[in-house]
Amino acid sequence: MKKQINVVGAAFVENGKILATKRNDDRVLGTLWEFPGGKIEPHETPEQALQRELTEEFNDEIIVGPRVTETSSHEYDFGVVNLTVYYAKFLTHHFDLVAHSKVEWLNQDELGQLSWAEADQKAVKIVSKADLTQVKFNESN
Ligand SMILES: Nc1nc2c([nH]c(=O)n2[C@H]2C[C@H](O)[C@@H](COP(=O)(O)OP(=O)(O)OP(=O)(O)O)O2)c(=O)[nH]1
Repeated sequence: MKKQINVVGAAFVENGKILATKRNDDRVLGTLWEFPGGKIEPHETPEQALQRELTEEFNDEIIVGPRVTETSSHEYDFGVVNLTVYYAKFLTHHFDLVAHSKVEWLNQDELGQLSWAEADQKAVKIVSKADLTQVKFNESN
């Protein structure tokens, strides 16, 4: 069986826009757009993994909200990526880019114009059509 890679990504919401991030060219799937995040370590919940990754990648504190959709899997030559995307919100705005070459805040109808990683397509579609005013975050977390 191919290697299973469990990954979590964040669809950040701010002022009605969504954050899209472009992976550094030298990384796996380099040049494609993604939801920032990364691999879930065995001891972590998806929420903990997202918080850790966003500290590592942007040096930012975040709140994790509801899940966008079911986990979606895509088979690459290096393994099967099982991606789960959560809505999220920034508590800080450092954006120290470590793993990404670009970040863009986009309107929902602009998301589909980017070249997203294959595993992201389903979540991108759902986020594009979602009523973002109904996405709730538990501020006390
Ligand atoms: N972070 C993130 N990764 C994604 C998305 N879609 C997708 O297919 N992936 C893939 C790319 C990677 O193979 C894996 C995530 O691992 P990662 O972000 O830690 O990337 P990496 O393999 O370059 O990291 P590393 O080995 O250097 O720690 O999932 C997405 O939306 N966000």
